[in-house]
Amino acid sequence: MTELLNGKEFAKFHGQHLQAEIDQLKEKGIFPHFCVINIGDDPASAVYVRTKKRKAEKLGIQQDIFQLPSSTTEAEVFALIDRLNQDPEINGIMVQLPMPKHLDPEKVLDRIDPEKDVDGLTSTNVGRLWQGSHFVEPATAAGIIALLKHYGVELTGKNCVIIGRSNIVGKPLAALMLEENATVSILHSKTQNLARLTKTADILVSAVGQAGFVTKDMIKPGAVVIDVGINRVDGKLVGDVAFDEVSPLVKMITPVPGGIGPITVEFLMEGVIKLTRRQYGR
Ligand SMILES: Nc1nc2c(c(=O)[nH]1)N[C@@H](CN(C=O)c1ccc(C(=O)N[C@@H](CCC(=O)O)C(=O)O)cc1)CN2
Repeated sequence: MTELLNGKEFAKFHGQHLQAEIDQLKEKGIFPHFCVINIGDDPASAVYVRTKKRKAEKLGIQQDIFQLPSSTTEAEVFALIDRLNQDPEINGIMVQLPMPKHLDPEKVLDRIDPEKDVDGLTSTNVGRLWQGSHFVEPATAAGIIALLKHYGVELTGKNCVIIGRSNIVGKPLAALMLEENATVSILHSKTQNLARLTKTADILVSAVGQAGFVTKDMIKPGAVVIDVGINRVDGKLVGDVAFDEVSPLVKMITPVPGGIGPITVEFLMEGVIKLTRRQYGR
């Protein structure tokens, strides 16, 4: 029987721990406060920023959203980030991705003070991640590891195959899976004969952004499948995995919606708490 890895439920469960941590901080007079910078008018980003706002409000985390026009220059974003970096009231900063094409995401993200980098995407924090000395991790990757542990999926010695080499999901997830003693492969658009490799996966993660990309002929029976894709097809949200044909073959699988998306928001909030605690030495 296939088990559904329910991200919504897990986020709710994890949220209780987060709430307890926030309450403890508040008792000590510490009120976590973070900022989201959203540049441009990407419709999906607008949804995600609203989701974060709702989640932060529910947990009692203070949040400011800076909505900037698509014409925003690099100098203007830098000026805003510099101001937030210097503001002692602000514990965390994140810039919503994707950003308009004329901006270089690596340069913009790197302007954030690593101590306030909720996404863990500054070059300093990426270096720390690969060295094993990290204190904040990209939320989707951290959430996937926590979800697997929550459902009792052992990573030590397992073959983990990740499709997608993005800085935000594929690469950090590979680092965290390695830390859990898994054997990790990252596949991408230039990988030859993808199915030959995906069929070796005990744990298969797809972060491609293409509906129906992972089909039943790419699966090792009994695998655990994590679908990070969020694609809109005829007004419906679907993942990368052809769910109906893949799910009967596997041991566990995440749904879309209600899988990795809600966990990402949850772990962004955890990032804010981790940074706040660190800043106050708690
Ligand atoms: N700076 C960042 N930018 C982006 C990140 C990130 O972690 N940091 N991740 C994604 C967007 N994202 C959060 O920012 C996010 C993605 C998905 C969801 C979510 O709840 N999805 C729901 C469906 C919601 C819908 O589209 O209707 C689900 O999967 O069930 C929330 C946040 C890219 N950018």
